[in-house]
Amino acid sequence: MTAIELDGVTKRFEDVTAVSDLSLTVEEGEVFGFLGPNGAGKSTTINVLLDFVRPTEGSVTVLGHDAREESVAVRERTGVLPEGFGVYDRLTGRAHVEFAIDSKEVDADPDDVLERVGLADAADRKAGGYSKGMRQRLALAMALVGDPDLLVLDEPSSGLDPAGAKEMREIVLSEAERGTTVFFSSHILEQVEAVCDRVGILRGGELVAVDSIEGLREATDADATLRVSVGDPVADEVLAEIRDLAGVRSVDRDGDDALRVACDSDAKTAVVTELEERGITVTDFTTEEASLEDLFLAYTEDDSDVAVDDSDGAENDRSEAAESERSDAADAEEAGGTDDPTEAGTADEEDGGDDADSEASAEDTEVAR
Ligand SMILES: Nc1ncnc2c1ncn2[C@@H]1O[C@H](COP(=O)(O)OP(=O)(O)OP(=O)(O)O)[C@@H](O)[C@H]1O
Repeated sequence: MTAIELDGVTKRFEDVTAVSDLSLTVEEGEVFGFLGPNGAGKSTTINVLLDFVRPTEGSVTVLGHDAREESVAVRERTGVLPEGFGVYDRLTGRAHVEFAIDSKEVDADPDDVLERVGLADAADRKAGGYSKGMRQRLALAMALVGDPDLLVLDEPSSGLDPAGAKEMREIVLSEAERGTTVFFSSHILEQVEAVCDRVGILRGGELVAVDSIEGLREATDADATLRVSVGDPVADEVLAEIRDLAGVRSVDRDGDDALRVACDSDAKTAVVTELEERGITVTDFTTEEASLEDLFLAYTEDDSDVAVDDSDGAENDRSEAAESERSDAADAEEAGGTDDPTEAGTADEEDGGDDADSEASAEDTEVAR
């Protein structure tokens, strides 16, 4: 069965298209990484899945439920680690998890959950004294309460040092081994590479690629970065000739005795032959696999920091609109919005209406969380 199905989803905020005609399927049990530069539309997509934001067009099914009509059922089976989660400094780790247990109205042992994220020994300490990594793991523990079938993690490793990021990765992997579907957004590329079965890359609100890391490598033909060791200095004009060969994308010196040539696989021989014909002794050459970073850039370069603007001068309008929504959200929070960032109940639309008010209310809750 599919865990997530987005079909033709578009989300416009006034004159900004945050997500455009997005169709995507994530299978049950998959660990799916959602990649994209800032402003690509990752959080908006996550918010659409959880019905915090209503799509302008398209349909969304999560765990077999319509995300909009059956959002309560979706949330009951989904654990969420929101971006920028903040702990309650004066509450212990255990109290946080107990809070999540009460909110979700499930029967769970807080110590078991804390054990799963490696916080059993810190259960009685106040979360205000936790490190950043511990706070993130505590947020994850709250998301894990009730053994959700789907985990949605928005930038789970943001701000963590390598050791913290590794811990997070290991927890995600062990949850995936239990059969949980994991959907997480990140721009920490290594994080995605280490844990994901497949990744989707968003750019300007559009999905530009969905594949395994291996598949992406093959599709971009980015696996042929050739490092050529040379016995003689290479003159600028020879470099220019190499650069002009068919299938060669770039040539750079790597110190005095080597070149790095980004090229299609079948151009490698031509590069070496050309160098030898120019009297350069090739002492060695190796092909380096493209890093995920190279792949990411191959799909997203030339991207700007904002989503697609639908009108001239829209960026200012967008900023103002976002600002205004954010202050609305702050008002909503003051007026008694949910305190539990993992508890999605207040975004629920009792009447299921799609009028402007209910849409604004759902979005306010999204920003407020
Ligand atoms: N409530 C809102 N009102 C107006 N514009 C919004 C709102 N939410 C998002 N946007 C715009 O939609 C676009 C996509 O934003 P989104 O937060 O989904 O991107 P992202 O990929 O999650 O970025 P980041 O990695 O920086 O979190 C951006 O241009 C953003 O400014």
